[in-house]
Amino acid sequence: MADHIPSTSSIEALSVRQFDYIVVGGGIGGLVVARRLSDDATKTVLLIEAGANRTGDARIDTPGFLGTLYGDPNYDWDYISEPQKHVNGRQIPQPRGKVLGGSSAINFSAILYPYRRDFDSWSELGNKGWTADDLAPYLRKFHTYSAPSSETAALLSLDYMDPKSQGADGPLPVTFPDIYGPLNQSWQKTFDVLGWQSNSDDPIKGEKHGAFACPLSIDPKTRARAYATAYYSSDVARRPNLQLLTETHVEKVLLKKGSDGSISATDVQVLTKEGEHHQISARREVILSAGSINTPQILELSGIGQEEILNKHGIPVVISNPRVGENLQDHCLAAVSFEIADGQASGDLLRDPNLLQSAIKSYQESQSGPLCGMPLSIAYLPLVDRNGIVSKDVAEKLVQEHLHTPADHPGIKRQYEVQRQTFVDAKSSTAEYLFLPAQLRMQQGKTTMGELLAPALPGNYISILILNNHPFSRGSVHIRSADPLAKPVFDPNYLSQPIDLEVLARHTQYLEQIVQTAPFSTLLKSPSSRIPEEAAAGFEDLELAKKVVKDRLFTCFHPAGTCAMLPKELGGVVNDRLVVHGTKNLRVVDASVFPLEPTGNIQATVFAVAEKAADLIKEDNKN
Ligand SMILES: Cc1cc2nc3c(=O)[nH]c(=O)nc-3n(C[C@H](O)[C@H](O)[C@H](O)COP(=O)(O)OP(=O)(O)OC[C@H]3O[C@@H](n4cnc5c(N)ncnc54)[C@H](O)[C@@H]3O)c2cc1C
Repeated sequence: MADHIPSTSSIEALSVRQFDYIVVGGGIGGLVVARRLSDDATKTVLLIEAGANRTGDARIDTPGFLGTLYGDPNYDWDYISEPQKHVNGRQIPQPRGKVLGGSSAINFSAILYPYRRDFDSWSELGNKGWTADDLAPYLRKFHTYSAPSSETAALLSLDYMDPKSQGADGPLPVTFPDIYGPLNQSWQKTFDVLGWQSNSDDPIKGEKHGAFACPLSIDPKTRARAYATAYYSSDVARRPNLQLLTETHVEKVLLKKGSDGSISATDVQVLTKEGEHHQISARREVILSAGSINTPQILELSGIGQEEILNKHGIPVVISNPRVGENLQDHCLAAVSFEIADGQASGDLLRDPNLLQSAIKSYQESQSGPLCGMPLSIAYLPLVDRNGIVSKDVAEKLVQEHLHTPADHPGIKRQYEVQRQTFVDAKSSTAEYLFLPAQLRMQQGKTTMGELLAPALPGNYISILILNNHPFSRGSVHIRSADPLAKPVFDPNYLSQPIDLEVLARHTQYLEQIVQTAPFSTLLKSPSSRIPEEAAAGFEDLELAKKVVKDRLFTCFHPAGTCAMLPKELGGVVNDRLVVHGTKNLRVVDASVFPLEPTGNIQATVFAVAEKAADLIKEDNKN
């Protein structure tokens, strides 16, 4: 561990036991908020993280080592879904970072931006101050963009990246490392041939269509992973008004009823790594940033949630709210792998120990080579099928036939009204296509991350993942027991709305056009062996596409929405200032507050939401 980052894992080392703000969870939400609140030297801040401070750990810092982190309890909470009823009973893992930096310490580093429309939808649901224009400055505030080398810019045709539109002085470094090759180059060209000439907009403007490349959160100089700990630079860590307590599990928030009936958060109860319970007091606010799975767990353990669940586990109900832990949305994906032509490179090559050793040497000695990051390519497309774009009428008919709106839930009904408008709009995107340079293997039953990523077949493959950008299915996460260390019941309920399967299957059909079109097709083996094998027949048959979607359904690791920001009557858990309904000073700042899943990979949105949240908290605590 680098010694310039002060933190403590011993509660005895804290100089005091009372702080203005206590922030729970040192992931994206928590680190952003802790840093910004401690800008004010007159306010004291305590950040508590269950995992360790592993700043400087080569396994985290080396982008290409990410596969070694999953399932290791020193880095990963290692969650797995309940058997998925609509996905052949399969269980799909959901890794979450258990370390300072949270899931940003174990993620794929892709920086994508949602559509403007996605934020406007949040606002349409009754959240004042959350339009695209409101969020635009925060999408720039969190990062500093460094332009790539001229070779990489030319290879990826990055003319659309406009440095003036990008963040110029935020903590997180973002760039395009020199890791891309002919497959990335041909991706863009192939989508152009298919008629998806993308506009010249920078993706950060929120209106990008067709194919593009996304920058990565990688330090442009050291080529090390850049993640939320960038907010905890050594000068910030030395602030006398900010303390970081690691390897300390927050069990619950202690809530007090005032004489006027209002509920305030007064303390948090923690469990130290030595197994001791302690309480630490908050003078102003407690901010939960434990992520979409652990934040609702902490709320329930504190007595805020569905009465039946709390009663079942013997937890006294302080605030009854049936929507805590509900409204879970995730970007589930369909994935097909294709064997590449001889002479082309993919990550599968690194199964050869000699090549791996030489990649490690290049990374360590000259910060170059395949371990510098994952060369991803992206496309945002509206609804398509095997023939190309689907008309608005057909899209409307599909949603009418395959979306079941619960009659007794005004909040979900309102969400679906907003989502349906996005769904049929050809200027929105129902799916993100993500090119990933490696084979992926999904199992029947349980699939672990190790099984997913280990190249099982001898050839070299790439995969194309299709993320359902705006899922209609809703799942849940709830406590399994009153034991704070017990993993919650995580049930994303994938494909429970049949429309989600219809969407993914149609996009899977369209894959055939992509892989049969030059120049991309020329870089694949012909005929190209595919995973799964039955995909070799192509996807003319919609039923086969549906089968492949179910057999290979996976997650892109973006659970959100479990403490949704919505008016109470629409099923909200927090209001539009991110304060938990029914409390005076308990807030949530992490991906769980998203009322609707936005387009694309979500870390940029989490950073932006947390930056805005910090301003809201400061504004509400001016005195
Ligand atoms: C494998 C993987 C790949 C991904 N790839 C990408 C990508 O390429 N691009 C992208 O945009 N997004 C990606 N994501 C998603 C992105 O990283 C997350 O959406 C984001 O980190 C969520 O931020 P958060 O603040 O909500 O939660 P987190 O970052 O998960 O932070 C929560 C923190 O709270 C801590 N915590 C939890 N419970 C407690 C407790 N009881 N007491 C104390 N501390 C607690 C956790 O240890 C953690 O540090 C990926 C995620 C994963 C897991």
